[in-house]
Amino acid sequence: MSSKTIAIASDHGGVELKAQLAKALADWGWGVLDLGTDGPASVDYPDYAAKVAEALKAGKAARAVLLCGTGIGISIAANRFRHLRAALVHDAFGARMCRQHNDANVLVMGGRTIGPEVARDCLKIFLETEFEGGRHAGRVAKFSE
Ligand SMILES: O=C[C@H](O)[C@H](O)[C@H](O)COP(=O)(O)O
Repeated sequence: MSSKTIAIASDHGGVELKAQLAKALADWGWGVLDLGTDGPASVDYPDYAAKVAEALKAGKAARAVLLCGTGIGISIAANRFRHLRAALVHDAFGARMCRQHNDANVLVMGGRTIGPEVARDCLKIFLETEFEGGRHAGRVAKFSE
């Protein structure tokens, strides 16, 4: 597994935030696997959730970031893949809890609903917070039953 690489992808609704977060990841020393989209042209967010699912399955990245306009559609799409635990996050508390309690491996945010500074904070917390295990481990295991 590329433990120092983070995959990132978005539709057109998240493409500006994607560029900002990709830069933050690089500034923090992470490898960045940018799976698109690359511009403002309208695309379909399920295709980008699928790209991230494939990259994580292949071990090309440790975790991932997905963005669309609200984060809603792409998180629904991502959670269709059994190996993804995608958490739609709006604030630092959610970013921390999705790691500590849910062992989320995909951080999802909305390019039209969150500012870049808050999104950067969420991303940093997501990357630096460990899963607590314990009582949460059995619950997370039930996702796969
Ligand atoms: O949940 C879906 C996302 O927010 C999409 O980014 C959004 O639906 C795209 O909308 P539009 O095609 O109007 O830009």
